Amino acid sequence: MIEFDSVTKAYPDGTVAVGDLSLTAPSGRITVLVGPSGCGKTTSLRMINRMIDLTSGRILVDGQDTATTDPATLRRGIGYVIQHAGLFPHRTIVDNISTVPLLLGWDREKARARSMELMERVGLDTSMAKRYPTQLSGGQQQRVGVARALAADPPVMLMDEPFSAVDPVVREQLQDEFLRLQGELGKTIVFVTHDIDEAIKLGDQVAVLRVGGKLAQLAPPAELLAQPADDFVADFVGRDRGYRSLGFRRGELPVSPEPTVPLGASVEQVRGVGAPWVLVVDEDRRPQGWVEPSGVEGSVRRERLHRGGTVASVDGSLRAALDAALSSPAGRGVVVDGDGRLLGTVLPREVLALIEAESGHGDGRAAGVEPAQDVR
Ligand SMILES: Nc1ncnc2c1ncn2[C@@H]1O[C@H](COP(=O)(O)OP(=O)(O)OP(=O)(O)O)[C@@H](O)[C@H]1O
Repeated sequence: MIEFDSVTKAYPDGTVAVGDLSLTAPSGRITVLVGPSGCGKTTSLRMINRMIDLTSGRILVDGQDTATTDPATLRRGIGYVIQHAGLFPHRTIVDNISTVPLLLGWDREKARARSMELMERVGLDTSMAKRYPTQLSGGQQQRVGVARALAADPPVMLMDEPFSAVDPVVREQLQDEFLRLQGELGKTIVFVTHDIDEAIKLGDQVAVLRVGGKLAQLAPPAELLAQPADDFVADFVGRDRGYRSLGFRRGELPVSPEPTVPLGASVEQVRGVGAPWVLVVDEDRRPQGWVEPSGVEGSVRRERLHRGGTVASVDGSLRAALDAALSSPAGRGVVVDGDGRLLGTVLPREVLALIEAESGHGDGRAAGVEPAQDVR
């Protein structure tokens, strides 16, 4: 657990980068610091491992005041990942990852074996071990940065915009793999980003800072979206927050049976269903796409399928269910089980009714009841 207790950092020129910040980053969880440029995110992070000294207040790591811990000892228990990875350019990948274990006195063989294991863990082919950082893509370099920070298995990880320097597709992959890895490792992580979507995706809790290093709100992502503390947070979180908050909500979807045809079905079979759009499944009942009977010549072929609709998992979010329903050419969203097999379909209005019911917001309008008058 990392605790900020009334932490202030004023630089000699008078800039107050962090002002009276108090917050707790729980053990085994990801705490994201997010906020506009210059709001003191990096300064806050670097005070944890004493790369920057505090002006006043205290930071405790597992109950111990960092001011009383030798900086080298402190940093041994804290992995640090930065933007552009910050790899040593003249060292090979395996040597980069082995840096801290070797400093800790591990023998070369053990450090090397650990590095190879970590390369695999972060999704890097071990055949790259002997390459130099410039011979890797930006995304691969970031993975090496994460592997290097994990090498000595520190309980705490500080991550400063680690995925910002790569394109959006690679960033998403890195985020997904990071979450998978954290699911296995359960580190105490403080993660800095200026990207609210990244904060909401990765954080168990999100701290929104305003300029001057003031805490505007500390909350789990769903709460941040549903109940922003003030206009600053609401603006920062963004406009479609109501819709995005559905990403954190689950519900029992009212799935209805959906007639299907197999791939290779004849035109007669497809027409026999008697619907304008017919769902096509493979031999394991995995949805393959929709087909219009008028578009089938001879038999249903894969290349003629409409694949535009998304597929929702029955235990997935209401956002995914609504998206499946809205994106389906048939107007019915495809719902599958955990193995990707068809369970049935849902209509947009059924998902919306579920959302209303879950929120306790149904006011009877849909049933023709007049909404209550505003009585003053
Ligand atoms: N050495 C320094 N001397 C004076 N002011 C500094 C120094 N380092 C940082 N600052 C100021 O402290 C404030 C916070 O900086 P910090 O780098 O922590 O912000 P940040 O939220 O990480 O910003 P960004 O998202 O742009 O990286 C800024 O106003 C910055 O200009």
